[in-house]
Amino acid sequence: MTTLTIQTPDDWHLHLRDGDMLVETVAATARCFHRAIVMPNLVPPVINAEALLGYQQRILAARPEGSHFEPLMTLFLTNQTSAEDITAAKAAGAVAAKMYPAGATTNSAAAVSQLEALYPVFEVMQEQGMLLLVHGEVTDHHIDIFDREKEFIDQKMVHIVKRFPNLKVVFEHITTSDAAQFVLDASDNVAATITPQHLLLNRNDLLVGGVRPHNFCLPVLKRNTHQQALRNVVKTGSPKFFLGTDSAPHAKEAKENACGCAGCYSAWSAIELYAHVFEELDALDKLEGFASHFGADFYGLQRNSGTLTLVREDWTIPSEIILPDGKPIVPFFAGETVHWKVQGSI
Ligand SMILES: NC(=O)N[C@@H](CC(=O)O)C(=O)O
Ligand SMILES: [Zn+2]
Ligand SMILES: [Zn+2]
Repeated sequence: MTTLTIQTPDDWHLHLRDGDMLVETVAATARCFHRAIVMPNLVPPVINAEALLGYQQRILAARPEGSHFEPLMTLFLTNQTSAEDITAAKAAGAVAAKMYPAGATTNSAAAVSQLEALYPVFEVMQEQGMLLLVHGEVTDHHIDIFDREKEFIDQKMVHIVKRFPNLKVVFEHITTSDAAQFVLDASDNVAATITPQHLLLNRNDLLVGGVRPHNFCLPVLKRNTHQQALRNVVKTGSPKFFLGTDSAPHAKEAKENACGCAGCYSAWSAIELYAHVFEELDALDKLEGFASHFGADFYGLQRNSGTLTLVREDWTIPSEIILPDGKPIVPFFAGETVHWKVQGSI
């Protein structure tokens, strides 16, 4: 096979950041995705309708000439989020609210410390048909970082989905066989996104032969059996699992640092990396469902009308990208050869 045409895909988990950075990140994603679920973990986070509308405007203003890219906005849940905040965010066009356990990841200090206290908010979300997006890791100090997702399932996720059977829940960026199994066993209202890095890599790629900060993201890469489980589940073509890059840029100096930031900037090669994985799995026929159908279906949105064509052509991901402020950023999989390339634009 030398070309592959799929219905235009969407990215169901994306960090665009803010300010000058938007010129870089919006263009990188708009190159191959029509829509993206935009994560709200800015500084300060997007905690109300007003902030959400302002952020949406800045994203739209950063679109390249002629781009029809559509940002799908989300609200950042805090201990103070009220039913009124949900109603107002929904009216402002928010499709989902994002739950980060406080301290779990980048810019999550202001997030939720007592998850159960948010149950009245989940109730309203369930009534209003707003999705709950979850960064599923506990943050207790005594829990090993490699066990944090599994602990979150046992301590929190099972109770949320039981208590709110009609709430649509996306278990974001799953990294373990436990999470994959949990989602498979759950109702049709529970789905998951999977990143390119968790399909391509395992923790050896982070730690063997030296620490590789550009492979560091949260939830952290797990052992190869978990990577294998994620690969197996996308290969089945189950509609419960769909594309969410979690592309999350940090400046090179913030990654290559004594206390390096978590996040892989994969937007530069996002759909190509997934094609690479699906080809390795001998499952290229499953890419379109994963990238272009299942997410839209789960969110209750129309599938896109256009198409995207990939050609089988080797190219090397650049070692650095220079941001508008002159700072370099290292894209995920820098220097690696990928076998598929987007042809033209969407
Ligand atoms: N995935 C990451 O490692 N980082 C994300 C936050 C997140 O998705 O948890 C970021 O915003 O940098
Ligand atoms: Zn996260
Ligand atoms: Zn993320």
